[in-house]
Amino acid sequence: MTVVLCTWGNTLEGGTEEALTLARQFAAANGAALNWVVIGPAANDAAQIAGQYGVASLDVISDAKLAGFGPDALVASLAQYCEQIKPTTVLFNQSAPARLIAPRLAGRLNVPVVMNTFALAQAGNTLSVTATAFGGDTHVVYQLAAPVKVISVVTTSLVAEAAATATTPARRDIAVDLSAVEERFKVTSAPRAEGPRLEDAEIIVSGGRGLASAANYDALVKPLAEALGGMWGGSRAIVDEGWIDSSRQVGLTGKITRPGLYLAAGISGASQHMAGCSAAKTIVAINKDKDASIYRYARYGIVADCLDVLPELIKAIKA
Ligand SMILES: Cc1cc2nc3c(=O)[nH]c(=O)nc-3n(C[C@H](O)[C@H](O)[C@H](O)COP(=O)(O)OP(=O)(O)OC[C@H]3O[C@@H](n4cnc5c(N)ncnc54)[C@H](O)[C@@H]3O)c2cc1C
Repeated sequence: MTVVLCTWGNTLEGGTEEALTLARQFAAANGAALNWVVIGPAANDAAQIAGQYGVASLDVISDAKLAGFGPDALVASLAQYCEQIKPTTVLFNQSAPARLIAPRLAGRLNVPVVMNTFALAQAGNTLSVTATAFGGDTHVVYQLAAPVKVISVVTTSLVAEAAATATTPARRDIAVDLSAVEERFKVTSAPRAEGPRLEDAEIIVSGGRGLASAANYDALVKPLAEALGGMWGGSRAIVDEGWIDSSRQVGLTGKITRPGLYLAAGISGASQHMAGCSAAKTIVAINKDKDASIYRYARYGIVADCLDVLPELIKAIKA
């Protein structure tokens, strides 16, 4: 049995260490080796932490066709890697691109795939995979008997934990042939991605429909985020209203964040929103409805009108 975590990019995505932790614990419980296949410059960052997380082999794929991390080249590389190494469990840290690549890799390998996974247990030949379903409203356990499975892991509820004993991973360069691969779809307008990423922010001030207007959002959420040295984000409801760009959306179909502080103003706390922020160390909620779902997650809550509270917070922080 071989367990492999698949990663690519210029740097490591948030949640990588949590995914490595789950991969190592699963591999160790089954007496299996943990391989980490990394495509692109992120291999340098991976080399820094692979030993701490008990990786046995750091497998690096480089090819000029992988420079833009196009999905066709990524899927082809990973499929060729799987043909060479023959892993039994192929894991992904469920970033937005992984949502695209994991199912396509499973299709290419003709094996089952489970997305939104947060726990794995092997019993005999059966792998039990626990995943969220219906946008995080419930859990489902899949029992897979196939010899090879692709599993995409949501890391928000996982905690990174280095191995008790560090390893010295072997580094292998894996050759792939991408000469026949042409990206079938070219991105002609990429979403704006200048500056720091919401996924990496230590402080996020987020607004929801409770702010009542884009003007209130601009006047209250953005200045508070700036005063705190953080970033501003929001719920899908206000992205749909056109108040903010979709690159700022937090949640299941937006950004998965894990800040130290997440301040949610006028946000109800729907499970699809919380999927993107429940890993925050501290959630502070401002909602005028004392029964709002957000209070199930918040460490501190202010049951009040956010249009009254936010100006006071801005004043206090500036002072
Ligand atoms: C498949 C799917 C995927 C989804 N993905 C996402 C996602 O990625 N991210 C996301 O956010 N949502 C997502 N949603 C939508 C999600 O279900 C909610 O509809 C959305 O999060 C609600 O946004 P909201 O909390 O801003 O608005 P509302 O649900 O309208 O809540 C507004 C809140 O503000 C409070 N409020 C009103 N006025 C004030 C005031 N003056 N002061 C203080 N509080 C006030 C209200 O009490 C209420 O709790 C998804 C839904 C589906 C079905």
